[in-house]
Amino acid sequence: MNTSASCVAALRGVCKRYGRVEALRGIDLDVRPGELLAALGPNGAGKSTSIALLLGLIRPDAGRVELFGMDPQRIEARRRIGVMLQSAVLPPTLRVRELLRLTASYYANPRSLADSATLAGIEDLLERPYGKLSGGQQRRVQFALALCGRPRLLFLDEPTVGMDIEARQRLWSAMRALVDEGCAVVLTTHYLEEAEALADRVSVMARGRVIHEGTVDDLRARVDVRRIRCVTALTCEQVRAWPQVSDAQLHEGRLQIATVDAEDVVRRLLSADADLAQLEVQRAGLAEAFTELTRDAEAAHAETEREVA
Ligand SMILES: Nc1ncnc2c1ncn2[C@@H]1O[C@H](COP(=O)(O)OP(=O)(O)OP(=O)(O)O)[C@@H](O)[C@H]1O
Repeated sequence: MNTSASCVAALRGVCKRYGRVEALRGIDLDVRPGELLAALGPNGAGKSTSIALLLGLIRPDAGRVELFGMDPQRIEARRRIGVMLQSAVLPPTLRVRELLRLTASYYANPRSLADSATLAGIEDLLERPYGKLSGGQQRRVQFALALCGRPRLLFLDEPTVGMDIEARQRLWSAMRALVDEGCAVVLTTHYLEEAEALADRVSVMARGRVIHEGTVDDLRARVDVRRIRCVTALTCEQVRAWPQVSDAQLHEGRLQIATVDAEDVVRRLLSADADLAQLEVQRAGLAEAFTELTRDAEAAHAETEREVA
């Protein structure tokens, strides 16, 4: 039964346990046609479990999982997806060209080999045995394999880990090109600048729950944090101890401070260091918003644990 006609994939009230670990505690997630949805969250939040459910690799303990309105184990649903997981094991002796040909042969209307290679930036790797490639090159080949079947929905689980800056930028533009063609993408990443640059929507998970869902701007607006940068003789530890400061880090010789009360912190900085220089105040990026949200979720969780105990 198709209860989510406007979604290409959906989780509805899904719970999943691994023994005593409650990996998902009633998750709802929609993936809409042609959108790039970034699933974000700290380690162990439940992102990979959600993807494994949508791929039909594991079954939920409760709730419903749909892929194109069907059970994700149905072959008609699986033929419409492309997948790049964190742990891909491929035959090391096959050449990249052979791997691409073989994978494309599973699909009714695959891309040409040349198109797939160009999109993934692997034109110069086609004759190389897969096992002899570097980690970053293997990731690019895995991306080519994921997109070669012209999927309507692409799952990319931390796709740019181990890639150099140029390869990462190239993969970003390939993702944009696929979304422009109407392909929906579910992206999990710990690189928040990646989500900031690419995502139409983000779903932030923590401890098996969705704690925020919306556009990148919605997420930024949820937290009233601003970022202050300056060159100062004050140390991170000193500034971090101030009550209005939620974080302070030294980055390339400049102190970076996150705070909800920028004016007050600036006044305090100027009075504490007469030689303070290169002062800048900016609104929060996704990284600060994410840190605040997940910190709140952790605090709420710790509170619940205390009440139960
Ligand atoms: N096969 C498994 N057996 C036991 N526990 C598991 C298994 N897979 C995941 N878990 C646990 O379920 C929870 C959610 O894990 P999951 O891999 O979905 O998180 P994640 O958000 O993808 O994390 P990461 O960012 O580290 O990849 C974690 O507590 C994890 O230890």
